[in-house]
Amino acid sequence: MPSSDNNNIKSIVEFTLIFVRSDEGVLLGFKKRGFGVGKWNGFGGKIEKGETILQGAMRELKEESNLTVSSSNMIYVGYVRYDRVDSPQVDIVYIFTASEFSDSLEESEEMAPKWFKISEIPYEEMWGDSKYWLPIVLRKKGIFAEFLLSGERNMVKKNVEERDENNIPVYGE
Ligand SMILES: Nc1nc2c([nH]c(=O)n2[C@H]2C[C@H](O)[C@@H](COP(=O)(O)OP(=O)(O)OP(=O)(O)O)O2)c(=O)[nH]1
Repeated sequence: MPSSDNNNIKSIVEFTLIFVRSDEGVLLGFKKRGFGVGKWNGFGGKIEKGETILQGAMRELKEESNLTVSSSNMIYVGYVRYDRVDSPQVDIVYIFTASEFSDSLEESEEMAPKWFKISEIPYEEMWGDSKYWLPIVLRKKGIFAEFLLSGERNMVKKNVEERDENNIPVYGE
């Protein structure tokens, strides 16, 4: 039967985002250009053609911070789905954490990295949705979150679910 639910024909663009942990807290980067400029966030970006989600996440971390995390130390914790009432595009952001890494931290053209104590995470200088799901990730729980945004990122609807490790959401399933 023909459907009037245009959500089903939106195009999907996939991104990665990683939150690296150490004794110093969590590593965030101050975005110096492009999407999210002037905000703190984890490290990540668009998944390129021909690479896996995991490869994309590792490549973006390297490009933006110079840190290397081996694939076996990458922990996938779930994803966040961003839909917009006024756009035909849906963004899927795959979230990772890692606490084992090598190489020295370096500022990149795109990101200025800084360690934050968990109690000092600058949520007011991050994307507004982060405060709803990042605390869950930092408690080492899985996450499924979806946000419907309009205009300049006004939140129209939100759904945030904490997931157990045996119920980590995989996009498309
Ligand atoms: N697309 C998108 N990304 C988001 C949102 N919230 C959020 O934290 N992110 C994250 C996911 C990515 O790590 C990052 C956006 O990636 P980006 O635009 O910097 O991608 P990129 O590095 O490939 O950029 P570029 O080379 O094309 O400039 O922000 C959101 O609402 N939409």
